[in-house]
Amino acid sequence: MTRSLVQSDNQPITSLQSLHYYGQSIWLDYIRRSLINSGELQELVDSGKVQGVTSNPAIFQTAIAGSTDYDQVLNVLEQVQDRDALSIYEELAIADIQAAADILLPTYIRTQKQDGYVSLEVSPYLADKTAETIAEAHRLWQAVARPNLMIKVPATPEGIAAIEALIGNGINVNITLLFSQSAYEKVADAYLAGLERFAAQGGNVSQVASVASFFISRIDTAIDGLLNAQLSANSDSHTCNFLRGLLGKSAIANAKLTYRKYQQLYTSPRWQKLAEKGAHPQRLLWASTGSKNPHYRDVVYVEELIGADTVNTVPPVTLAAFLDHGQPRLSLPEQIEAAEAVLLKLEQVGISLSQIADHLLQQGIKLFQDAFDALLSAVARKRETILGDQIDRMTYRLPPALDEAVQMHLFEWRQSGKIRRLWAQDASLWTDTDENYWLGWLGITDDQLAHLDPLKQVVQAVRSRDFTHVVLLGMGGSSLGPEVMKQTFGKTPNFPELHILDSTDPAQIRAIESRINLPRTLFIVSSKSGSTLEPHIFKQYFFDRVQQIVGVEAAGQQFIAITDPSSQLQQIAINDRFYQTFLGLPCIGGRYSVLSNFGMVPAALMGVDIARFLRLTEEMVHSCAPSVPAEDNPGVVLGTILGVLANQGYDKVTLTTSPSIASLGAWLEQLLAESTGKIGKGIIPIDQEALSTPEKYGRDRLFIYIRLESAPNLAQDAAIALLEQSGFPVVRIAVATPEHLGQEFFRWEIATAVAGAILEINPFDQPDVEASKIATKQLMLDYEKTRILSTAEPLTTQLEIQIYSAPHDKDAFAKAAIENSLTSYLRSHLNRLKPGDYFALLAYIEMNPVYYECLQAIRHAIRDAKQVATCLGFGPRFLHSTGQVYKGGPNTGVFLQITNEPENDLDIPGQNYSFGVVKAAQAQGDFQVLAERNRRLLRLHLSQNTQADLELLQTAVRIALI
Ligand SMILES: O=C(CO)[C@@H](O)[C@H](O)[C@H](O)[C@H](O)COP(=O)(O)O
Ligand SMILES: O=C[C@H](O)COP(=O)(O)O
Repeated sequence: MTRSLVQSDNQPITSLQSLHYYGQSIWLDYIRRSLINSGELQELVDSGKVQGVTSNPAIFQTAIAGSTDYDQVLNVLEQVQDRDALSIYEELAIADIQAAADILLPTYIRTQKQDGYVSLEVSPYLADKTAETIAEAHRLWQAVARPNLMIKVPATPEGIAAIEALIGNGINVNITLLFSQSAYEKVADAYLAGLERFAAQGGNVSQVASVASFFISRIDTAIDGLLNAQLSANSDSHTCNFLRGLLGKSAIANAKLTYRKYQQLYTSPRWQKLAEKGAHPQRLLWASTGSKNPHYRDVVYVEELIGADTVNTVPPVTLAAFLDHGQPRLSLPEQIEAAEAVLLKLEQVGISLSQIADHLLQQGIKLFQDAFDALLSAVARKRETILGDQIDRMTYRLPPALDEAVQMHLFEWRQSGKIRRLWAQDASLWTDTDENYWLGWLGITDDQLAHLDPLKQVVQAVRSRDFTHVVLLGMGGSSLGPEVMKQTFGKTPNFPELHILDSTDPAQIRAIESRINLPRTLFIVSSKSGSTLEPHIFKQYFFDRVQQIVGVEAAGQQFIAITDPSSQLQQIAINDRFYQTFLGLPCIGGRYSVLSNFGMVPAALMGVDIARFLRLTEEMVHSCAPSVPAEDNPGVVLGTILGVLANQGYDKVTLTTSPSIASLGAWLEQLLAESTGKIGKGIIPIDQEALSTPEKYGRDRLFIYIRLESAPNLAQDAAIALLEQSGFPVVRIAVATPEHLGQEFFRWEIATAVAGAILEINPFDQPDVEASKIATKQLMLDYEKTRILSTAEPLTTQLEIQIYSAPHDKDAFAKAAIENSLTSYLRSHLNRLKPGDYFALLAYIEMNPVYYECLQAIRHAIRDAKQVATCLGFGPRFLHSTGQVYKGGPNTGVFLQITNEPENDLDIPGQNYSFGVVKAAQAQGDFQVLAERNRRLLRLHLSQNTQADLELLQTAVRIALI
């Protein structure tokens, strides 16, 4: 308050006493905690200056965002953790409203429910939603739980439609943002209908009250603006005088005529019937009565609007001014004809009051939405400050043009309430197909936390069985999350060690088998669909192996399934008497499933404290809540950067993660590539590419540095700083400890959904992954019939390496064929890389450290020579991940597929094909589909001496790049 209203009144009550004498009540259009805590409101009420209080989102914005009144509460960690900005705001606002209501209760009783009300407004985002407004009004009514509360509802058509229902339920309503007589009539009609409904249900209508908040000063501001524009365009003195005569007249004229309408309405026979039952008329309440034009009297909208059965809600300055020099008179009934003349004259000069009223209503909603957003932003920021390193921080630096585009999008996301639409599962945010079905992950942390007991029990039981190892058999969304947990958390003392199998490579399967103790190993078969080929055959293999040792009856006791309800795997688990089956939620797609049973069950079994992990994750869920405005919503900000930059050609997202959380990259790769890479669009995630100096990169890169604050890598810090200084777009995410990774899972899921909306794709399907599955399946069927995996003839064989091209691509190698060497083919292939392209190694070989290093050396040599982004994927695992964007995304990839002659194949029990055949069919199916999609493609088939061939290849690539 600019001055104390309690102490400085020279003319104590006289001016206000006159208002009461004329039948008008004064309410205070203001609230904040210090007004209550200081005793000032009590004084205002006790001294009879104020008989009610109104609030709105702008008032709470000023109170909470613009003062330190609430810091005592907001600075307490326990008050802000585990909550989102909206619930924190509501708790503060509700406490204020309750306290004010308690102060005003004696007034309410003394005036027999005429005065003594405090108003609380529903969310301005519900202005066009009737059912939601009704629900929110009920919720707030119950939360405040005071008889002298009024719920404020805007006078939009949808808001007006809610009035009857609310009054009919005995809830006091203040209808706000009224600008026109016609809207007022509808509001009054809805009030009467509500009372009739309430009475018909046996309600006591004398218990219900309502006011119609008619806005004043904004009308003058709008119309004076138009009059002044006409004045500056006019030189005719007669016209100018006419126009000048209308300045500052419209709002009061409009109010006077509305008041006349009120008087007519509340003498009607319809009203009489209700009045006989004790109903209170719905009084007109003059709102927006602070004078905005310094040339007008500062109390003009009080002095000119005094009449019986009205309320004027005034801001503190206006109240102080009126107390100081207000001159009350019974002004409302005066000069009604003059008021009519004013409105007629406005029409004559082409000013439509009804159009202005419509505009002001829309603008009023908008202003309250903006104020609400600013308020929620302020709360969100205060919350994050208090949370400190409990919440992962994100900062970014973008080149100015990109930054401007990102800010524009964020503004647009906030303005059009898109984050609310995302949480409301509105498919039209994307392609309006079935996206609404796939958003179950939004509420998964809550859900998991509520159902932890069965998991805890299984973990206990498993521990008592003394397993040394747990092996997860799964692909993509069912394996990459557990892989992050395994790589990040390692082995927990007294818990079994987790291993992941997501490859059909016989050597890789053998490698896993060699690391475990079969009779003391628990197997988790994890597949959402329950019909994916790989986990199915992994299970067959290991079930058979275990069965051979422990017998057919006991084998199932070493198996757990994680799958969606009614899947084929669930049936297998029943048939084979698995120890346990955990079910997934069908409304969560695989790559969004890490925080559900698919990620949490393996993590719990390896000893991660899941309850703590999920609770920490919830902090990010709250930070990304629908109420947190786009600019302060970490998931939305990241997603906007990803989407906007991809649309501007910065579609290679280079993921740099601190070494101890490096496996997060593969999870992110799947999320980004599978979600966004389709219909020729998409983000190309670049994982595990070592950082280099700026000249090695093209201007198609966005660098995202996920830094583990507890174990950072200084070389990464330096390289990122250099890239940032060189003008590359850089996003930095600071992860306090590995336990915060859940926050990143959730942030990135929101971000991916947002990026998907910006790219205008469906981020929840994976159409092109299916294509290679189908091709593989066909090859396998043919194999089962013929026992031959048909394959094309190589172009040539060089030093035991067979070279294959795709039919559509043969011409590209005409020159290479002349020289006919490994180097010449590689040169022709790599020379096709242009700025903006990317290079991908698709390696269908064992994923072991030696091969990995060789392949990494190859990709880095290509990156350095060509300044293109490079990827490395091991087959078949990448088929369930980046495979989607390679086939469905932009045709900017240059692919080198690497296969090898299996040294030691492995049979699959119960099948007439081996793992080697499956892997070969997968590589071939992948090659076929890439070829069908006209991708630039070359395949090298290495001999059994894979390591030597890889070294040879490394040399050949270096020569080819010269
Ligand atoms: O509607 C009510 C009370 O019912 C008020 O709180 C109303 O929102 C305020 O008077 C206005 O928003 C203030 O408007 P203005 O003075 O900023 O034009
Ligand atoms: O990312 C998902 C993989 O394609 C595996 O699917 P799944 O969990 O249904 O077996």
